[in-house]
Amino acid sequence: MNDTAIKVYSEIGKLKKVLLHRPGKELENLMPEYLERLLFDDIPYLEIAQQEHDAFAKIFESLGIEVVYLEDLVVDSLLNDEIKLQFIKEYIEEAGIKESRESSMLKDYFLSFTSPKEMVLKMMEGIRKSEINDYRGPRLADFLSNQYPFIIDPMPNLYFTRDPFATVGEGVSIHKMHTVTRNRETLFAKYIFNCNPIYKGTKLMYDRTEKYSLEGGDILILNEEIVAVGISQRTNPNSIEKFANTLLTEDSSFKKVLAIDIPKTRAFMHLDTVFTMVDYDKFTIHPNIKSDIAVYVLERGDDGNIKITEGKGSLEDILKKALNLDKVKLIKCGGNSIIDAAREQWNDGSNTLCIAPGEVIVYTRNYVTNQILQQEGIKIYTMPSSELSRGRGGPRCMSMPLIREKV
Ligand SMILES: NC(=O)NCCC[C@H](N)C(=O)O
Repeated sequence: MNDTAIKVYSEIGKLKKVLLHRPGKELENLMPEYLERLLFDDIPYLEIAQQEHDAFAKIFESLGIEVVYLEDLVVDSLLNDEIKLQFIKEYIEEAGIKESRESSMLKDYFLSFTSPKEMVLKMMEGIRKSEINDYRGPRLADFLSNQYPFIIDPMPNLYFTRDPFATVGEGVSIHKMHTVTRNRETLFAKYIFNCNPIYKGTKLMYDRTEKYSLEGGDILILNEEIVAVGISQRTNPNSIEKFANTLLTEDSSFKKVLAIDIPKTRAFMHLDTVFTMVDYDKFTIHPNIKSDIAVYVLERGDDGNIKITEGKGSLEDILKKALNLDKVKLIKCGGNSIIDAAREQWNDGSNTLCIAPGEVIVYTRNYVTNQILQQEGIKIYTMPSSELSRGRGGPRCMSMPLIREKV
């Protein structure tokens, strides 16, 4: 591993390098019938979604922040034929292909790509039955009815690079995802962190082979000693204990994990859907998150085991204590109007990406929340979001910091 491969000790330190995925043809493989299973509420118009995403990347580039793309890191991990073959094999297995005739046909198909990048993008896109000449599935049902149009499902959530793995300090947590559809995404992380010359050897905090789910949108690095993790629809309390056990070691700067118990519904999907840090002492928050929300503190006890206590006081009190501050400000998404709050929250008004203390990237459409952020002294960089927002994630969900300056 390169010395400066990963360094993320806060949510707010000046961002130096970030990982994105520009949405690709996987979005054109969304169909109304399967939206729920694929975790979408609508079908974005790809051309516009890509323009919006390019505008996002341009903000980083204009500020001197290096942008790297998921597919390129995967390609750079496929160092030889042996690794490439193993990767294809695992991808096919994890796509649910069991029959050997079908797997070998798919293996040949992937190997027929002369460009490894085109092959990886095709894996992300999914495979329609219509694109393989004379495809007839090996299952009797496929001969009788050809209704299901895919051999391999698309991976439309990949542009939310925040979730399948998360950088924490100088390590990485590769996730067991809550849903089958997103679990397939973590195979890319496995190869990046096992084989990519820059990222291999990165300390692993959690692995995709674990039993309980943990997703990156639930992990927020409050400072170099404290990480907050949402107990959410997507993240199980057992996984938080396991993660804390690997994170809180003697040679790590991290001393505490705050487990924040949020409602287990899609509207509150991850902690970062409802709560992000925008400055040393300021946070955005979904107005329906109650101040008396339960927070549990996990730390290593004298006997070496993880000790859990219930946090005392309101969320503000707990954050003040954790961050050693006299005051913290929780900025409500949509302000005091329940209508503006509901509308802007639906389009990820609370999901800001902090690129330096007091500077955030936000969606243009959440203008009520954005104005409040500005009144609170936060500098905003806005990006268009008509299509990207249909995937139910905002600027934080769409980015994985690789390097931040220490604050
Ligand atoms: N951290 C996040 O909240 N990520 C957004 C993920 C949206 C995606 N459609 C999902 O349901 O997983």
